[in-house]
Amino acid sequence: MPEGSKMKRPDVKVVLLGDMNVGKTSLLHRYMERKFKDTVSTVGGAFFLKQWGPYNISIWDTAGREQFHGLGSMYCRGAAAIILTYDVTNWQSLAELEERFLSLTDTANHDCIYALVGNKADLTDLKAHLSPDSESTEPHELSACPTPPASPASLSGVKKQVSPEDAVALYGRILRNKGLEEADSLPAEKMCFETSAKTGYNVDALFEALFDLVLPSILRKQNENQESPTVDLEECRGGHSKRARSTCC
Ligand SMILES: Nc1nc2c(ncn2[C@@H]2O[C@H](COP(=O)(O)OP(=O)(O)OP(=O)(O)O)[C@@H](O)[C@H]2O)c(=O)[nH]1
Ligand SMILES: [Mg+2]
Repeated sequence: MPEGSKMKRPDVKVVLLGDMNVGKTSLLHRYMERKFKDTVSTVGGAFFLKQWGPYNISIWDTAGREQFHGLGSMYCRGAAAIILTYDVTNWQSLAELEERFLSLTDTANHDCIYALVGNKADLTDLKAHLSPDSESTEPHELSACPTPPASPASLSGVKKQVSPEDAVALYGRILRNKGLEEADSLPAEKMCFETSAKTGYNVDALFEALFDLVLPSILRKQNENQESPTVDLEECRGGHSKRARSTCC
């Protein structure tokens, strides 16, 4: 838990969802602590608080294990953004998002933003494998190498099972599931990411893009909170004229 988190009140909530082992906890560690470290499978859920300019953003890590499935919709309640995470080397982890996790997001805000994140890209893509953020990648690996290095897939022996096009197609189905028009929603190219918690590839870009996109949600919530002690009596009676201030109705 970050320092000071007990005192600060979150302005907005972002939730990570996805199957076990896809790297949700590792993505959060990478972003919050700037490292890739050993994880244990998450039990229940945990949250981190991120200061973003003047705002406090709570980022919730959830358990992907089936036994905790029932908790998912509780964690999604009131979320302004949900990061649906899969593993690019595991097709089933993408399928699970649609089959098991999407229904949990019905408790999120009506204007919730959805991002689709394919993690472990370092195992299949050279640019993610050699991300400049990587702690494991020494600078000389690139410069001293006379021929281009072998692709990560051939190094790791792991095949990419999910293409960016598969993710874009799922993003379209998510919008339809939510009754949203593609034309009125954030475009798939902006909301589908491939990341590596291991090397740091695209991790900051993911979280920071989302934080920018949830700002309107924060401002709306703040407006609602300011307006909540007032009741428009004229409106209650169907009138249109001046606002009346009242604490009871
Ligand atoms: N190569 C590689 N391994 C990763 C990456 N992210 C996570 N892992 C590994 O994948 C395993 C699972 O990572 P976690 O972050 O614990 O996965 P999780 O989604 O939080 O899993 P649950 O808590 O069980 O839902 C660990 O062994 C990580 O080291 C990544 O970007 N690249
Ligand atoms: Mg976890």
